[in-house]
Amino acid sequence: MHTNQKCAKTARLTSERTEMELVRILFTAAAVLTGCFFFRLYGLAWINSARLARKLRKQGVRGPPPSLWSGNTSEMHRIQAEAKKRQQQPATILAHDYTSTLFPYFEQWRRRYGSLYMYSTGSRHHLYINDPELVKEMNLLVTLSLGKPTYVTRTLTSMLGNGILRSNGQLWALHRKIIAPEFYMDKVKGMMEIMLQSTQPLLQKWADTVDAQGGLMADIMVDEDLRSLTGDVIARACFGSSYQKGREIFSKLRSLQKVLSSQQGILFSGVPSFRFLMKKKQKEAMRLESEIEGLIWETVKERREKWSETNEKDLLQSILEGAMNDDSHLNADASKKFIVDNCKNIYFAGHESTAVAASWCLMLLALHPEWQDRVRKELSEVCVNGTPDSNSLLQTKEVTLVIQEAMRLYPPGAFVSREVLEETQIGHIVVPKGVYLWTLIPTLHRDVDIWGPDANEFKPERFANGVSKACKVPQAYVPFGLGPRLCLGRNFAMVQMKVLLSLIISKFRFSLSPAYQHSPAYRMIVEPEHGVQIVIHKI
Ligand code: HEM
Repeated sequence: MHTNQKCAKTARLTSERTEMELVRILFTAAAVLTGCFFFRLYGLAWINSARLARKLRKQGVRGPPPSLWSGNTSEMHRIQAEAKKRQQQPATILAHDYTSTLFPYFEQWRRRYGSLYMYSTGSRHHLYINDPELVKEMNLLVTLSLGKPTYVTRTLTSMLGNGILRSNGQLWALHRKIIAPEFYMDKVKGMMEIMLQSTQPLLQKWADTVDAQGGLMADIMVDEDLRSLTGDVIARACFGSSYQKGREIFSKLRSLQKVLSSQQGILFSGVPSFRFLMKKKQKEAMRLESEIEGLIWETVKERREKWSETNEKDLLQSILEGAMNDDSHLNADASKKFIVDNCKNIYFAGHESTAVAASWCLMLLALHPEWQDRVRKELSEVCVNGTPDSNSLLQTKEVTLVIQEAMRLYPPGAFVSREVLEETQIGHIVVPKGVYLWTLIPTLHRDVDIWGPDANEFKPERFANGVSKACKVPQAYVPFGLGPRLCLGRNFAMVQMKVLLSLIISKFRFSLSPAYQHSPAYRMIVEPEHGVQIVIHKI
């Protein structure tokens, strides 16, 4: 009996030990697997980032020392927080340089390491290129090896699909080949009537506001009016006779943009109880996406049915023909996606940036009434009865100088960003595959070595003899980006701003409102945080 009990106890102990051993083995295996998983996820990326750093260091590129896992991320957060604390007061307008408040770590590192340096965000390795000669080399490179950074554009998938703004390689080249001819200068000249017509309601609205405020002057916020104008112009240029449907599509795209940016706000707030809100926003975004797609597709079908009757050749028609063309090699689904995505891309690329650039132009013109006078004088000389039309506007020069100078000091697009898809030689540097390149446009545009000691001043006359005479390295003037991915709509944007500003200046005198707060803010583009408020007088 005693022996039996002993045996049973031993057996129980052995079985417990075996179970414990098994649990220990399972636990160790799980820990090893988790370790492997995280190593695959972060470790390999980290090793890769360190390898890229080594390759660049060998070529003499320096940069802030990174920490083991997060690279320079915590330093970036610290510098950003310190800059925010310092920026309690609204900026004074005369000091146009906002780069050290909006992009403080880039500025601090530039002062320490010069205009070419590297930094890391943990698993990603970046190269800051603001050296004018290297920017010039990048500008001249014709290659598919530099694309849009996929980790940045991934967050914009629902807004942009796989259209021209997001795609890389051969697919991008196809988009560009089809869309680019629609924005050649002779085509854009043909769109001037649309631009002139679309500006009339804005002029009327501002004149009515002056009347409503006593007939002498009115204090107005320009930004929303400019946004709705540029949206209207793009809708007409894109959709021609289907313009009403175009407006509906664009108004839904604007709602989608708002939903997506509010989604990001919730995400960054980090409050878990807001998850239900996220879900609601996601549903709303999906609903809008499918409505937009449906509307664009309906328009395309109507077009196809009337294909032979109309000789209409607007942007939509060209995208449509391009996608259906035999040598585009797109199947039915792919061509549908091609059309829908590019309509969205043109809208997003085209209307916000032009509106913001026009806001900055008005702010600077309000500060410099002498330039309003110069533009007005030229208009009165060139235009019949002083009323600008498409022929006379093409001969005017003064307003172009103002736009060029405003785009130098306040370029809406702050960065040129690239992912190095294949090892690429840029000047004396061989940049390995996997590095992300960043060029900070406003810093280049204020570089005293390029522009001279008055780089921070508003002096449109510097462009009187062209960009090449305005600065030492003309390829470093890049308000519309550079190289093969240079903005497709630059002619369109320049002509539209020229039309808009000329018409406004011919009808109104204006100055900055006392309520205007100067605070450039970076929200994908650099825009006036509190809008541009001006006091207008009818002429
Ligand atoms: C003042 C107004 C505008 C500014 C400041 C601006 C600026 C830019 C910049 C900086 C880029 C990136 C270039 C690069 O990465 O090198 C870009 C790309 C682009 N922009 Fe604009 N843009 C403006 C207006 C427009 C308009 C009106 C349209 C069309 C109607 C347009 C269509 C595009 C497209 C399609 C791209 C992508 C080109 C590609 O990746 O191949 N933009 N723009």
